[in-house]
Amino acid sequence: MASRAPVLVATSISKSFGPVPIVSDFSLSVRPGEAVALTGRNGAGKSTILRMLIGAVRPDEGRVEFDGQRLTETSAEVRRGMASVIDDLDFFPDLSVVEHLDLLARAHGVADPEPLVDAVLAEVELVAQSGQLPGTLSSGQRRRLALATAFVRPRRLLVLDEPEQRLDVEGVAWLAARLQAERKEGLAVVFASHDPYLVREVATREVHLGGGTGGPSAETEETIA
Ligand SMILES: Nc1ncnc2c1ncn2[C@@H]1O[C@H](COP(=O)(O)OP(=O)(O)OP(=O)(O)O)[C@@H](O)[C@H]1O
Repeated sequence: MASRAPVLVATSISKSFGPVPIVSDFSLSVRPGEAVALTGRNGAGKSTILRMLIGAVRPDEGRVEFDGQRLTETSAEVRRGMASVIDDLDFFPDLSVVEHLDLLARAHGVADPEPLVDAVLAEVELVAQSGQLPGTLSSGQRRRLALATAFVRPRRLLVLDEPEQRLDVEGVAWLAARLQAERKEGLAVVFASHDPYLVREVATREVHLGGGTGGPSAETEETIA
């Protein structure tokens, strides 16, 4: 497993907002079957790093490669194998829960989405809400729908920002098991989290960002498994 080529490689990426350096010279390489947890205080730069990893924010310096190809804002094709849940998603107000998942699966080339969508709906416990519009879901149910969007599409890399947010205790336990399973199936996972349980259960490596409150991050890295 460890000999497999990295899926994602970030080399010396840096980002400042105005004069304030947020991420300085950050590097990360993630292989299939690895799960990397980014931890650290509020404002340490976790989300900024994740946004650079998925190509949503351009680093001031450095580069990000997915499957050996450089990510740019226009590299839709390169990003095809990466599923991310970073911000609260903007759902289509007129599409039901099941229609969202069906649409996403089809858009990503799943030929017969129904069995997959049904299975994911059951997993995230939204079967009873499958006909509801997103605006009528509880906040935790909306979070479950956002996570479900990552699981109905083909993927080799999962990038998640605080995926535990607003989930109940059972939901976090499900998420930990699901991410563990994804990793064991050979996906690469990168996630930011404030939940020590999720980090302990899922991560094979923890990268702790030492900054916060706007200061630059000096990271430390620990191999967990
Ligand atoms: N677009 C922006 N413009 C200006 N400052 C920004 C911008 N985006 C992020 N920042 C600043 O960068 C720093 C890092 O933010 P980021 O969201 O990456 O932190 P985080 O580690 O994910 O924090 P949290 O744990 O609170 O989610 C913060 O000080 C934030 O205010």
